[in-house]
Amino acid sequence: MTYQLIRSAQPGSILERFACAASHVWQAGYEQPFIQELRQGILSQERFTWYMIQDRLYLDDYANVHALAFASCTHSTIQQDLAHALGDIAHELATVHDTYTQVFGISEQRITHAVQSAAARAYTTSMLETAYRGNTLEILVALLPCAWVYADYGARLAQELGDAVHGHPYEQWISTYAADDFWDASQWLRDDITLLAQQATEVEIQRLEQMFVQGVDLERVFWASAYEMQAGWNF
Ligand SMILES: Cc1ncc(CO)c(N)n1
Repeated sequence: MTYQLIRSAQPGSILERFACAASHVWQAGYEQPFIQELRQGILSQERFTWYMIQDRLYLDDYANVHALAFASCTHSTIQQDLAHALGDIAHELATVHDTYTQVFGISEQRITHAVQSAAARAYTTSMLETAYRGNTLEILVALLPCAWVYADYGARLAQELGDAVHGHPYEQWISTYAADDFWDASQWLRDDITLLAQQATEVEIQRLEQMFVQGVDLERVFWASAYEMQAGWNF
């Protein structure tokens, strides 16, 4: 089945090609228990808290990938975009995370002592590997699933919930990612990828496509491990 994106790419664009290739994992990610229970408002607070802590750790790595992309880049407008994006990540941390640390009472100490789960580490290690070894286009494509999957799932959840989003236990989370602001904040990423991809060969594009599909699936795995509350380590 083909997943119909709410936050879609321009027909015929390189981005549409990536999304098409990822269609099955995109759908599987949306259908998984974490997202479906979140939609229904029945996801346990314990699971959500576990996720939030992992996400805090994740966003630190995510910010570092932007910094490394900046360092890889000789294009001054792309550098400006990356510097700006770092500011947006700080904003995301402040709005979503501070609310939930207050609402769900997650202590700063618990976050400081948290260990990144094996699944989360698999995701960030893969992004960081690209960030250390790849060129700017590859690093930007490594970042693309993060921005796009959240914007699309958020918009889909908001669309399916309609008015029921008001007063929903996870309203703030859903509204943050459903917002046009969140989608617009990553427009630079889609534009810069489109620009740089004009110089890429077909073989390079195919590798990027594969990397994108893997990234979308790693987003799914990240939520799945949070649902199971599986650290995946024995220490
Ligand atoms: C794991 C993950 N991916 C993407 C986002 C969106 O920024 C996030 N907060 N967490």
